[in-house]
Amino acid sequence: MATSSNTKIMRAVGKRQTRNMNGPLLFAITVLTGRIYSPVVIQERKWRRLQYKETSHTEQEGDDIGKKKRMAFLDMLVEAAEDGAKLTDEEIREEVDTFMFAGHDTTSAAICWTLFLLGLHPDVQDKAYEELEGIFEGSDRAPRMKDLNEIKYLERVIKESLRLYPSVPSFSRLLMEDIEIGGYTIPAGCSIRVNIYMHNRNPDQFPNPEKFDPDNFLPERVAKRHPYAYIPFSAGPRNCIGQKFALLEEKTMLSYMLRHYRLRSLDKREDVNILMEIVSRPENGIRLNITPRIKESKKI
Ligand code: HEM
Repeated sequence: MATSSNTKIMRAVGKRQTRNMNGPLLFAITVLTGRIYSPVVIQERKWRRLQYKETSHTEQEGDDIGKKKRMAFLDMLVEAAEDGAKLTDEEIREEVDTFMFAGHDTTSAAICWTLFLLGLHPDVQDKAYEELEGIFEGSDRAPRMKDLNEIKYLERVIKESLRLYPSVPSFSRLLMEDIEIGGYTIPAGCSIRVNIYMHNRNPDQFPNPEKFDPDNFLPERVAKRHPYAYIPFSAGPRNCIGQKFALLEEKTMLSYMLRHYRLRSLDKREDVNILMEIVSRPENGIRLNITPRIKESKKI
């Protein structure tokens, strides 16, 4: 029932032309149906760009479509299509979907696993909290880019969490030609699976590989390792293009959590079964005890 009405809405939206588009209506459809349809989002964006062009720039100063601000990814695609890149709405949608699928679950899984490990290691959590206190000096303000660049210890925590719990536990490559690895010839047509989960646990590269040790990512230790010893974002020409963004997202989210809450994990690592799906996830979720830090200081 819901699916057929959703399909109808999507078809209806797809037929409309940009010039006649009622942006607020489309936005309302998105809100009322509780889902963000890419065609709706694309048409709504096109409508807003048109409105922007038809309105004087002084009125619209500061609008997020304005060129003065950084352009959103969707704006770039729409603009490329307007500039003759011959991108259809369908192709724009595919690009947006790729980013949403590749960029959403991966980062949320990484945040989930990092919270779990922080909740198991109060010493690491305290150290990360102290670093944040040093940067934010007790203020409640949102992090700026400068702050995020200064967050070094939490960055090591995030990297070590991705080593032990890579969001993407493995990926595959189809061989287009024969290759030789370690004296074995692997013929073209074979599919090779790279097991990131095991790869990141190589004891030659990480002595005591099961230990959660953020100092594994101290610059001097990183310098001693093979550049491909740690590959949560894959490596080579088809590696993750969102890795820097993912790190910033994680720092933003985790720094907020740590500044405001104290975390305690209720399950041990050995009790949490990892489902090695496209994105790794805990079979039965993660149980965290979360205590507001403000309450704690008020108590004292
Ligand atoms: C912790 C977060 C993330 C992890 C662990 C991760 C991991 C990966 C891995 C392992 C690959 C290679 C997959 C393969 O070759 O089959 C990949 C590819 C990709 N990732 Fe990420 N990713 C993360 C976040 C993001 C974000 C935030 C974005 C976008 C905003 C993104 C966009 C992409 C794209 C577009 C590709 C395909 C690149 C290509 O094929 O050339 N990822 N990612």
